[in-house]
Amino acid sequence: MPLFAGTDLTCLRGERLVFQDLSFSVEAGGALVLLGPNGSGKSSLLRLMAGLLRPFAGGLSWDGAAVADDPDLHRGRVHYVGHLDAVKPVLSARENLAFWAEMGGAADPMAAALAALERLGVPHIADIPGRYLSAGQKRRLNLARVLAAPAPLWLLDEPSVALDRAGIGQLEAAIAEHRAGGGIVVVSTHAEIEVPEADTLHMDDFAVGMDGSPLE
Ligand SMILES: Nc1ncnc2c1ncn2[C@@H]1O[C@H](COP(=O)(O)OP(=O)(O)OP(=O)(O)O)[C@@H](O)[C@H]1O
Repeated sequence: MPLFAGTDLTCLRGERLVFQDLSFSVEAGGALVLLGPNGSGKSSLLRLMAGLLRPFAGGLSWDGAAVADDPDLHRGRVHYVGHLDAVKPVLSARENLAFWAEMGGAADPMAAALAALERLGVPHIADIPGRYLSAGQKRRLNLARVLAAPAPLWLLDEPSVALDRAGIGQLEAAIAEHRAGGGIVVVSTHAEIEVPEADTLHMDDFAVGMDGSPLE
């Protein structure tokens, strides 16, 4: 049985039917890569998987149990890193991360924060206030959240944006390690990140136009 699955998902945003009849399944240690042009619904699907949006139709399951039966339990197993994650400008990078680590149940949030920054190659930004961080440093800080507290399901929305080659390599290594421990990763990308032996979902296959007809 797959650990994480979606069945016949339909996503409606505002008046727009974004995708329909979308199904996926991922085993423990597996990965799913979402591919598709701008506006094809990658972010919408990730938000749906995170429990931040409800499917208009269809449902998600974790270990055979419907996610909708206990949304709080599901949110506790998810690390979602979106496009617009906030970094608090007056807190240092380490304090920003410790806040998230504490929310995620880390035993020693400040130590977990520093360890996560080290894993993503930026221990030197630990004491720098958020407002002075570069775009790539902010991105690494947001991604470090997934390492600062354990959660089995990582949902990463275009994580390589603003990352340099070294940052992408560190992220790839973190994803591989997470999967080796039985974790699952779903990642939207324009193919900048290498995720070995991942299943691929082409959002175009499920997209529908404004009038309900399939997109050309
Ligand atoms: N809050 C919203 N209300 C209404 N429509 C929305 C909302 N957010 C997104 N949409 C629409 O849903 C569709 C899918 O958007 P989404 O952000 O999921 O695509 P994406 O594949 O992640 O795009 P990109 O590659 O540009 O990030 C788009 O047509 C978008 O305009």
